[in-house]
Amino acid sequence: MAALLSCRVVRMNGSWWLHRSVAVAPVCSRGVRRSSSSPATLSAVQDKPQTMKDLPQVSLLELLYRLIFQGFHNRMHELQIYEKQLYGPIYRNGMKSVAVNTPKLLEEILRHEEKFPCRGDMSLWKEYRDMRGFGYGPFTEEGEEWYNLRVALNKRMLHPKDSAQYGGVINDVVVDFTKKIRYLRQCSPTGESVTDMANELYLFSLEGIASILFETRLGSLEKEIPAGTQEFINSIAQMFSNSMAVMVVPKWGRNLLPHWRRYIAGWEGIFSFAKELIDKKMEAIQQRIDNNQDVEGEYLTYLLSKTQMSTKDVYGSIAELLLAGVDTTSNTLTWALYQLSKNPVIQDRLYEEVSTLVPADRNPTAAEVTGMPYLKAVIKETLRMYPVVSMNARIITEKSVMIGGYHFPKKTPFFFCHYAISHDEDTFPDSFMFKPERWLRDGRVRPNPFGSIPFGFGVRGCVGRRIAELEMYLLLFQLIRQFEIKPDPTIGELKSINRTVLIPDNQLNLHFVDRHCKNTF
Ligand code: HEM
Repeated sequence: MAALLSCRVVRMNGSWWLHRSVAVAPVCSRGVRRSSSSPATLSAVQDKPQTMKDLPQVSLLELLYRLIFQGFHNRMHELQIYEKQLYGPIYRNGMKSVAVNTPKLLEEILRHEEKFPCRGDMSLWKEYRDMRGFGYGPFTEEGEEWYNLRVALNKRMLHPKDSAQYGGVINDVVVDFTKKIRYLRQCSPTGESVTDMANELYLFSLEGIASILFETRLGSLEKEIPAGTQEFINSIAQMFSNSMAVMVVPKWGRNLLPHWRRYIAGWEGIFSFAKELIDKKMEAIQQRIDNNQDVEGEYLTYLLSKTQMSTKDVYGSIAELLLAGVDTTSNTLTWALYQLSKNPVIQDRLYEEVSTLVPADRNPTAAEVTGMPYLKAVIKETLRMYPVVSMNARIITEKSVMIGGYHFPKKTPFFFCHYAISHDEDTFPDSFMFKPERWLRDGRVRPNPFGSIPFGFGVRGCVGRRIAELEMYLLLFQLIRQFEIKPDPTIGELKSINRTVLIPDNQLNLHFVDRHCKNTF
């Protein structure tokens, strides 16, 4: 209870906020409107049992006001902190869900995790698959079908030992990326600067995940990106950018506005790209079988030849893996480079580690990078400050639960405010400061593990986690070994905005000063 009443001033994004958990009017730079419903009081919290009705509640109108008039529509992650100040650690959020924003409450809910965890309604994604007869992937599937799918998809991907086998493939992509960075900086007026790093890292992530999933290179890091690859990139953007409108417009209005048509065209582009590559792989496998040759290969070959998955399910799953594996990894790398460029002392310490633990004349192995404590701490801290997936959800379907002293019936949707949780000042003092040291196992007290779970939790957690980590470690290793990375003085502070994942509100340009490492390929 003492924790619920804690109160102090914290600095956030340049403004001072009064950080209190219960029943307070916050002081902040945005002119807060008080909620019409009153937050939980101390006596109410003590009078048990309490139900959902006793929780502070945001009305739909208040939510819309905040999104539209207070400008939170693309800063939903900041809204989590704003509402935490208004309503405390647990409240009804105007979207029929119960929002929680402390590590302790998050842990309480996740301890009730079921055999087939449910994140919520994915009917909008399902609709396209149903229209075209494609199977559901890991995001869209539910229940026992989802479980069986994950059993197949997890193999060769989820375990660190499995992902280590992709070290060579990812290193090849990393080498091409560093070559491209060298080329781009040479073309720049100063001979050192590279503009729009987020775009370059997007192409890196796409090439990396595609080379694992399809066992082939797409050419995204070439000077001229192949037309099909560019169309695929555009299709992802089109699908995401029309999603919000499609969600709010009722079905009868779909033909009146252009969004539904564009949304479906986006999915068409994504699936036809994946389908073409999968079909090619199936032909190659068939040829080998016809010639009595062994069928060997990595991920896609394994799914097609060693599992019971039907072709339509492979289409569904590969398309979703591809989608999930690009924006997440690329944006995390963008934030990591941004923070390293602004924090030379941290960058020096990282350089010290990467330049001493692996001989300069060769690439690191997967085992070597995953054994580097500071490199791992840099990524962990990046994901804490910028959890690319800043919100998540669970519905406990089978039983009623007690959370934070409140009783909830089964099927209650819980909304996880991961951004607010990983900026919880009790768990992460100076939470808006980049401090990789927090994560070192050097005798200091480690933060509550539920304070930052950027890859989610349990059996429904991120299937690509190990691959993503490996990609990020290998790329950061190589960039920091070869270059001192400095900020572009013309670019100011970058803030995060929410476009399904957390992205920078402005272009990131960086200077890459050559360290003249022996191994520049
Ligand atoms: C920095 C990189 C990444 C982050 C931070 C991230 C984060 C997440 C999170 C938070 C979830 C939800 C987990 C939950 O509900 O408990 C998730 C699910 C998922 N991720 Fe990732 N992810 C990343 C990279 C990737 C990559 C590279 C792939 C593909 C290889 C991938 C594939 C998936 C899939 C398929 C799911 C759905 C799993 C399911 O519902 O069973 N992710 N990810």
